[in-house]
Amino acid sequence: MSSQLLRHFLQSLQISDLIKPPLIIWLCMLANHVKLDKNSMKKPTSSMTEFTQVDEEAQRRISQAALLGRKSGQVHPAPLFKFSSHPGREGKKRSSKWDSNSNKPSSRPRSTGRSPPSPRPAESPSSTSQRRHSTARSSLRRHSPPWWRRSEPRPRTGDSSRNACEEYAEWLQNLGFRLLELLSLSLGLHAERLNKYFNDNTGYIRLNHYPSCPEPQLALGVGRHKDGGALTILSQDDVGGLDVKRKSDGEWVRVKPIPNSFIVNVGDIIQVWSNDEYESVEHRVSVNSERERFSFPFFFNPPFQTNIRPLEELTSEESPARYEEYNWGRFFKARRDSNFRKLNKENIQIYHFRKAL
Ligand SMILES: O=C(O)CCC(=O)C(=O)O
Ligand SMILES: [Fe+2]
Repeated sequence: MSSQLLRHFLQSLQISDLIKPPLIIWLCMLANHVKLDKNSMKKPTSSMTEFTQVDEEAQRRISQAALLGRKSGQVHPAPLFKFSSHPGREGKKRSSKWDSNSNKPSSRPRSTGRSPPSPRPAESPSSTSQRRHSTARSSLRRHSPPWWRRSEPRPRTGDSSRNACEEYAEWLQNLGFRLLELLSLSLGLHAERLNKYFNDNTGYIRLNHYPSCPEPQLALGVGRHKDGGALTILSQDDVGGLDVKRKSDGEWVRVKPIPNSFIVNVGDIIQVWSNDEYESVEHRVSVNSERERFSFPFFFNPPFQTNIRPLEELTSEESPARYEEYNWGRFFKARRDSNFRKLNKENIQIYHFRKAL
């Protein structure tokens, strides 16, 4: 990572800016309108086709809901929207594959395989609430795919920047759990229904830098795609460039940057779990000739061994499962090999798993 990019990233972590009542913008498509007043929680409003800015009331409720997890000490005891370290973090032995002081792999044996673990026969989330506290830091280290670790030494960015990034990741992870609770409630499920799939999640942050381009009409920052994971929590600067495809007419619509806000993108996994109640939205990134742009998506995803299929509670004889079960790790690897590594593999899409009903 270039030092300039890192500096920009850290500047963007002026948490005092982020923690003022955060505006959550849902980038999703509610295929079917689901009633939401249950538990006095609003669904990320409206059934409009692509992105929805929650109104003030919904925002207040979302902030309240975000604090829900404080009950019974289940999550971070400090307010979620405060940037503070996890209690008991210091001195805690981490099961990292890296020796945290030496910038070298630890002597602990580690997997050398390139593929995610083989799928288990069924969904396999662990349900112990304690594991939920697995921090983003340890989770990111333990579960970052081997092909990322293989040739790359740990970045020599100095402890303070590393700590800032790791704490930010942890903070985002907590936010991810709160958003999952809102989604569960909106689907008529128990608030914690989805959380258990994320105990050992494979979440990660990407730092995107889009240089300005003299011929922007000839280039795209990121080609059109749907996010394959569960949730994307995106922070973007004020330049703008994210476009979503409006389903009604296929037009690309710019997502206007709003200060102190996150854009939350519902990904393919939520689409499948919800049996199409939610639909992940096609989006892309345009560039411009004037200004470079930075964005920092956090991809919140379950462990690689998780098998994904529509949730039983959301299927019935009248509304049968619309997707075949698939393994998240294999999906992720296939997407990576086709999209980013250009290995001449078919670009896997969620509709490949759609059943012919
Ligand atoms: O840069 C952005 O706004 C979005 C990037 C994106 O869609 C992605 O990384 O999946
Ligand atoms: Fe994306």
